Amino acid sequence: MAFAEDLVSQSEEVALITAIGSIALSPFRFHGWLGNRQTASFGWLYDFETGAFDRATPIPSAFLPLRARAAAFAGLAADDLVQLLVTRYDPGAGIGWHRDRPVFEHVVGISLGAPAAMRFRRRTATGFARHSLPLQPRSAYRLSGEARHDWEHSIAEMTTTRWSLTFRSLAGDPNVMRQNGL
Ligand SMILES: O=C(O)CCC(=O)C(=O)O
Ligand SMILES: [Fe+2]
Repeated sequence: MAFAEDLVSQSEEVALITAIGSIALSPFRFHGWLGNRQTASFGWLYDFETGAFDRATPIPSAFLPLRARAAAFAGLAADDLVQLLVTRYDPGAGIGWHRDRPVFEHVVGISLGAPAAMRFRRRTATGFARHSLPLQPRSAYRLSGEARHDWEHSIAEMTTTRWSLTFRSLAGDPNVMRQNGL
């Protein structure tokens, strides 16, 4: 787990939120359950409803300079970050406990608009070990190692609107992963 405060300047933050405003976001769906958060996937789409994994609309150019910086922060090539998930959490929206899908490897998230707490938990013999890490607007985090693969994370229901841009790399050859139904 690594953090970069102020990966985004205040004027870029405004521009990015404006760019997100021009994207058609839809309520996140999971097996018929409608989440409160609104999302759009670019580059690749993992459909939580069907388990299908496929190419999606290319990442809009408005987000490419940020992708280059996110990749540099994570020690990756910009082209490695082939997926972008755009999320808006309105008041009352959060994200429940999960680990990101194994089709993805590196995860770099950028927070916009409002601070949030990213909570982590991992099962122990007696219950759960827990941590909570603050995510400041304009900061970036990278999930790697144990935080990425062993710990679950979640974000509590927001009281003010927050946006996040999550860039991900693929864990392997997409054709092979699709055949294996990952
Ligand atoms: O909003 C965030 O920064 C986290 C989102 C997240 O955990 C996910 O989409 O997998
Ligand atoms: Fe996640």
